[in-house]
Amino acid sequence: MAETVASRLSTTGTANALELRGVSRLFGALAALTDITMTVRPGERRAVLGSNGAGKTTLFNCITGDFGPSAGTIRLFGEDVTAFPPYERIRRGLRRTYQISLLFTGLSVIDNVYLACRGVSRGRFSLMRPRRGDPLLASARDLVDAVHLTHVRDTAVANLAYGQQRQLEIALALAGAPRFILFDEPAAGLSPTERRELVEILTGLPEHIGYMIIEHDMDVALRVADRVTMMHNGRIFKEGLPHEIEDDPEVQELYLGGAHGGH
Ligand SMILES: Nc1ncnc2c1ncn2[C@@H]1O[C@H](COP(=O)(O)OP(=O)(O)OP(=O)(O)O)[C@@H](O)[C@H]1O
Repeated sequence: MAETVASRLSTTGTANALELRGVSRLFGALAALTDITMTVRPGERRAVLGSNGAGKTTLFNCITGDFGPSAGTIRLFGEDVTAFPPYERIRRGLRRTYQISLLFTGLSVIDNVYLACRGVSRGRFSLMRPRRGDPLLASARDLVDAVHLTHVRDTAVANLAYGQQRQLEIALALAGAPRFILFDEPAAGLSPTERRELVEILTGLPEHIGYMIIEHDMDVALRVADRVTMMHNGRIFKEGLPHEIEDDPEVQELYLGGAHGGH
C-alpha cells in the first residue's frame, strides 16, 4: 500500500525536530557510525563534540541525505526522511553549512543572500538583480542584519574579513524559513573577537530555529548549546547539559586529554 504523508507523520505538534534510531554507516569494513539513537526537540540547540574521526561529519551527512545510513531511521519533524534526497529535506526546513566556503566572492553580501533567498523560494531561479520592493530583498536585508553584517551589506565578498565570510554563510543557511540548521565547525579559523560575535549571532537566532553544531572549540560549543552529545569512535559516548559534559571526568580524559583544568 502506498505510504501517505499522514502515515509518515507521527502526532503533529509533539514531533521532535530530529529523531535518529539505530543509525549506522559503514564505509567498506569501517563503521563510521554505529547504532546512533538521539532525539532533538523543536527549537533545541545541540552541540556535537568528538575528536577527529569520531563520526560527526558522517552524522551530518546522514541527516542531510548527502549519504544514506547503512541502517536505522531518521525522522525530521516526525516524518521518516531516511530515503529522501537532500532537496526533499531542504524543502522541509533543514539547512546545512559546510566547512568549505560556498560563497560567490565577486558579488556583494546582499546579492549573495538575495540569491540564496531566491534559490529556496518557490519562484523560478534566475540571476536577476534585486528590484526595489521585491519582498525577497527585504528578507535578504533582515538576514544580513541577523548576522551583524549591515555595515558591509554592499561590500564584495572577496573584500570581507574571513570571520565576516563565515557570518555570511550563516545568513545563507537562514534563507527560506529554516526550522533546523546543521552548522559544521562555524568557529574554525576565527579570532577570539570573531568567536564572540559568532556566539552572539547563534544565541540570538529566533527561538523556533533549532540547530546542531559540530564545534571543536569547547567554549563556543558549551555557550551556544542547550545539550551536548559527545561522540567517540562512531558511537555516542555521553549526552548531557553543557555543565555536565564540561565537568565529566571521562569527557575531560577522553576529549581534552585531562588538560582542561580551568575552573
Ligand atoms: N567517504 C568516506 N569514505 C571512507 N571513509 C570515510 C568517509 N567519510 C568518513 N570516513 C571515515 O569515517 C570515520 C568518521 O569520519 P568523520 O569525518 O565523520 O569524522 P569527524 O568526527 O567528522 O572528524 P573530523 O573532526 O576530523 O572532521 C573516519 O574514520 C573517516 O576516515
